Amino acid sequence: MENCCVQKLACALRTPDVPTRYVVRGHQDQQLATTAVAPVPVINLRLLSKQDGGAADEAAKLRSAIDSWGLFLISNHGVDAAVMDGMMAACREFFRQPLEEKQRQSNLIGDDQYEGYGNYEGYGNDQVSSPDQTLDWTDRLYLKVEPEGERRIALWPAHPESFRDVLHEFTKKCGAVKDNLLRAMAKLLELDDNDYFVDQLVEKPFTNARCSYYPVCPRPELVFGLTPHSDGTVVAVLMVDDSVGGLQVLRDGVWWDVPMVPHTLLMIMGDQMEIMSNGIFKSPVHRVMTNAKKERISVVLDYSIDPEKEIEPSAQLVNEKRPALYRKVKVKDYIVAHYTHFSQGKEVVLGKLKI
Ligand SMILES: O=C(O)CCC(=O)C(=O)O
Ligand SMILES: [Fe+2]
Repeated sequence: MENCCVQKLACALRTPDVPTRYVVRGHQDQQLATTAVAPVPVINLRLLSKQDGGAADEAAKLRSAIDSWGLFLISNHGVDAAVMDGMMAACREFFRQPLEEKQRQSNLIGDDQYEGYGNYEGYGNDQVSSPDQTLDWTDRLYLKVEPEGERRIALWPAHPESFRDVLHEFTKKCGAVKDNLLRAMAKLLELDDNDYFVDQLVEKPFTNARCSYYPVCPRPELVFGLTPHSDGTVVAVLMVDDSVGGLQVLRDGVWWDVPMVPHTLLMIMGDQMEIMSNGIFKSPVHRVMTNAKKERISVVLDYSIDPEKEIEPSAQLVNEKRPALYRKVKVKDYIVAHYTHFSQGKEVVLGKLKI
């Protein structure tokens, strides 16, 4: 079957049925076993970045959030509310357009940039790798934002007019938030160099923006907005819809709702962080539920190390008591393996790197 946009499919449905390709197998166990709102801490970035003693409590909160949840909310982050609202509004306006307009940015046009990874940039759905792959109830606009010189501006929407500028601004501001938190994390791990993680992303970062649209779904109990997964990145910074929930995180076999607090950002640890921190900072499994009444939008910035580089646990976090937990791996190979697992409905590939 041709890969079709979910938004159009959702509009065309007149009966409360969804095509079987979207129906999750074993859904009784997976979908219904939930939840309460996870008491995820909000980290005040201004306090955390203070040079005096005020930062210690915030750093302890950060440590506990990462240990317990692998994710946390961020307040006082320096991304203006106007930039956040503008980014959300631009996404909403982009997805509101007729399909023909959005397909000007289709991810089915253009060359394969990454062998085995496909031509992921542009508007559309994930590459479908097998006929029995369960599909997610979402359409996406996926754009590489860094290195800046590698932006494919033709794929950046010209409508609404504000889109390109606001995405540029949002990327710049979130980049500073990401750097501050990566420094705080290096400090928590007592690495000699507070810039250890920041530096890995300086030379040739691989940063992608993902604007996701989750249409109203007539059968939320049968269909995922996004299949359970851990992120293959170092970290991700998210701005989620503040009026429609759906993001959940798995902890000790229980699914918890990730709280929504307007104008905060959310940071999620990724597998590359788990590898570099030698398993101390774990990447959580998370998923997005569908909603029978409301559409939902999220904007995610994914921070990955240059796909051509290799990563391994930081030498300072490997010792006799705690030997290296993961083998060295080329980032590109990891990303491809991660996506292959994801499309087969398997949550985590990281275990394969375990020594
Ligand atoms: O839409 C969301 O809230 C989460 C998206 C997500 O987990 C992802 O894009 O990896
Ligand atoms: Fe994710």
